[in-house]
Amino acid sequence: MRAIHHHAGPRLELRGISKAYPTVVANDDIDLVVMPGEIHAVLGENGAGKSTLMKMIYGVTQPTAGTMRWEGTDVRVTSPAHARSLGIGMVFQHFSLFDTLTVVENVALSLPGKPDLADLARRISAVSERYGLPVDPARLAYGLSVGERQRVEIIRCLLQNPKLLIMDEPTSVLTPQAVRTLFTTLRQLADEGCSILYISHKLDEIRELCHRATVLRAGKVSGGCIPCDETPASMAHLMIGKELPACQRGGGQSDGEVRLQVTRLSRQSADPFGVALRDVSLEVRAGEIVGIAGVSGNGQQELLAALSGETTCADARTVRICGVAAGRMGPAARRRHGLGFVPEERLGRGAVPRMSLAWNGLLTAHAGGLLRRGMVRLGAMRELAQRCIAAYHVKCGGPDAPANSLSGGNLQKFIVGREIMQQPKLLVLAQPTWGVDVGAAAFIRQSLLDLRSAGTAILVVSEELDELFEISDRIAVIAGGRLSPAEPAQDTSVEQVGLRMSGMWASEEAPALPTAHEDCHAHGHAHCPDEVHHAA
Ligand SMILES: Nc1ncnc2c1ncn2[C@@H]1O[C@H](COP(=O)(O)OP(=O)(O)OP(=O)(O)O)[C@@H](O)[C@H]1O
Repeated sequence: MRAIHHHAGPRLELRGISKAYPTVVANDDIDLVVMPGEIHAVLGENGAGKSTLMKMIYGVTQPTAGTMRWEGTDVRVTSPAHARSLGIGMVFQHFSLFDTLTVVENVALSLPGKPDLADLARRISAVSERYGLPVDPARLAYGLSVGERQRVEIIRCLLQNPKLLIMDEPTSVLTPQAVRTLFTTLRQLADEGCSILYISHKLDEIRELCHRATVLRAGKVSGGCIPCDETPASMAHLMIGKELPACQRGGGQSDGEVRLQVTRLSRQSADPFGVALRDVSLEVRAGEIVGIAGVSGNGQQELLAALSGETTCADARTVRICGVAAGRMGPAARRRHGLGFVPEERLGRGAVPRMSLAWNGLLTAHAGGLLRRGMVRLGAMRELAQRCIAAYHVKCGGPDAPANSLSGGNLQKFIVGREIMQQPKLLVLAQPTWGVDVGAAAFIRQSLLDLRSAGTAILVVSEELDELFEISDRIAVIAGGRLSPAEPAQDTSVEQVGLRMSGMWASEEAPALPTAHEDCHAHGHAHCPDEVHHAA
């Protein structure tokens, strides 16, 4: 247990903080006071200015006006290292790990001096165990899933014994059980005197965890509240200024044609520490949404790569897209056969950071008439980006804005919107509303429901159980590289699925792995037409 020296006044005081970017005033005259031991939420729609404010407190960027007091003294935080020396730690929404380094090497980079790696690995394991954040210090960051990366970031902060911990959407990829553990951790830290600034779009979590909340709208403080006196609906109202629309499910179809068929997919992960997929079979039909729940790092990355075409299968028939044996096709060929795909990582895989939105739209929409005789139709390209920006209320500087100038949630809205608007026959999405505010998340979920009612087959891989239950017709669980059968959503419960996510199903009910020999014969593959040649 650690003790924090108590300064009687506020730990942090911001007065009149502003930040102007060339096209937008991201923060406008913001006042904020955080007391020792206080868990303070910052709420607001995508693009309201939350991350910008946090980045200034952490010294990533400097305000264009205003003052910051730290434990009663005026400071200008000039860099993250400076912030850390004051006792400020931050867990980012976009992670900042170096792929070619191990977990322990990555953590060492943010610590002063040259820590002994073996000793540091032991400290990481201790924190990881104490706070229920499993991660292997010896692994390369390259192979870590999004959830695992987030755990590393949290551990990295906790190792520095911060007096103020900034958490930018820390629970977006954690299981309900892991969220419980994290909250216990955060309450314990607060009891020890640590202040916490907590950004989240999950209003029920804010209600449960935070002592006070400040609401931002369009860069300004628009109000504040005591979360436990509010309901999620009243907080949503504070944030967006109106009521949230209720979701219209409409009817799913259970007898549409099979648009995605995965047959006994087994494969080693390309990453030596990754999760091997073991005998995964799955069907998604036209007019239904199938949800795959699971704790990040249980084979989702490997499954998504096998579906998108980023990795290929030895046997083309292992993955069928709209009836075509697509297992050996690359991503572009699969798109031509009707696949739409939203990857887990927004920047890097979902979008090229420095490219404009218009050009980013072209990357996956080129089948939809944007190319003519090998030439890009620039007008059509901008028009598609413009329609997507309008339909999904993407706050940005227009089609020519570079992807990396958008707030996290707005970029996500653009990437998901782009895929939905192309009305693919089959749409595979990872974490469709990650980092998206409640209003926009409701809109994306409704768009997915409408798309499925119009006949698209949809597969959603997500760790958000509530969301999966809201939109899925059937739900499967992935654990340890195995996939459970997909059950009708109404026949199962959040609790059951949560238990299976923590591996109950994998250890207790899974059948033994078939041998390669059985694999070939079990489904009479010899009778399937071989479409490999068309794929090339
Ligand atoms: N480097 C930048 N250059 C130009 N504009 C930027 C830059 N960073 C942020 N912005 C703009 O500042 C505004 C606030 O963005 P910020 O990331 O702070 O929002 P946020 O409230 O954290 O949103 P989200 O919930 O989506 O993460 C947005 O309009 C965004 O486009």
